[in-house]
Amino acid sequence: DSIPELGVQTFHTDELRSLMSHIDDWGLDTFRIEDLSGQRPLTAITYKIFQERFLLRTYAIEPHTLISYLLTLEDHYQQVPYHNKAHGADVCQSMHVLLNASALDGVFTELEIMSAIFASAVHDVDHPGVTNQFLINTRNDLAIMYNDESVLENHHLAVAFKLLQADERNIFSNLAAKQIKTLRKMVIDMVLATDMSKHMKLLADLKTMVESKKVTGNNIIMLESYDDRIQVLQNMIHCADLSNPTKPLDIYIKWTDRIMEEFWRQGDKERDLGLEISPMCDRHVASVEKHQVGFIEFIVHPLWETWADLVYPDASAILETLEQNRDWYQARLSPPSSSSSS
Ligand SMILES: COc1ccc(-c2ccn(C[C@@H](O)CN3CCOCC3)n2)cc1OC1CCCC1
Ligand SMILES: [Zn+2]
Repeated sequence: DSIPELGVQTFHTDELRSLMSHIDDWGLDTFRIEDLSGQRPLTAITYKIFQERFLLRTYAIEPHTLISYLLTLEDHYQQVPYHNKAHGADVCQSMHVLLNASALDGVFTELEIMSAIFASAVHDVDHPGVTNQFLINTRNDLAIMYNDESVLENHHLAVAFKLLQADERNIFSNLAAKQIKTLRKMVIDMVLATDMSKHMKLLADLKTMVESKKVTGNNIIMLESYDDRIQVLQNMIHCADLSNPTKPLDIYIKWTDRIMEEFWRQGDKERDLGLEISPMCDRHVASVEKHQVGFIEFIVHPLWETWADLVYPDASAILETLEQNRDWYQARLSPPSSSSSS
């Protein structure tokens, strides 16, 4: 049976094609793609990126095999408020745009690029909508399996690679053994780097790299060692994973609504289990704006400011949007009451 033009069955071919023509743009509306693609945003977006980058040709990937893998991968994303297939699709498309920075022109090999796109598409597969700490606290099988260390991140990787074992889904069947070995190591290194417990070290190393940045004549970054190359790719997927506050405000607000509902459902579980409710997870004590301002101030802005330095001036507009969005949430903070200021 033939594959539809856009990889997925849709009643809105013209509109979906038109949206997908903006695959290279920051701020693509993943939610609209979810609606127009028959609830297949991850398959539609990842298929488009593989086509746009000629990865099917370069690595002799059978279109049916790619579609089969992507549809199954997408079905293994759980229907949780935030860490669902729309988030996977969003991080994949965001990574695709970050890879196009002119400061990175010609820096990464085709294999590194495919590894980065694949890692982004799979990075949260089968996420149960609760944090690593919750899984540890409740002695979940996953925490037992992975000995409390990067529990979710290890699980996402194991699921992603297990799905490749079926011949009809093995998109890397025509790669040389050495290429598969290299791809697997890079994908593991990238997905493990999305663990927030690694954030401070990742950012510190990125700052060191920026301070000692070496560029070619036309301002292209020079990365000699594997460690330098993977460090940039790890920061890229981390930036893509924490990119919601850098997107157009209406899209950012939708992501905030989703992450809060996911956090609050975890809080509901903790309350029912008689556990202490995790920070930001109590729906009866909500300060959404305050938490977003803090998230941007302490995590997102320091990371994106450093990334923007590395690829200057390619991410300047993104940093600008982030600062505008921070100001918007700041302005909505309930003003300190006169009594508290006294
Ligand atoms: C739009 O708002 C948010 C958007 C994203 C995030 C957020 C936090 C951590 N991450 C990344 C993890 O999901 C890392 N994952 C774990 C599971 O394994 C894979 C890798 N993302 C938090 C957000 O807001 C929070 C609620 C108020 C302030 C903070
Ligand atoms: Zn994620």
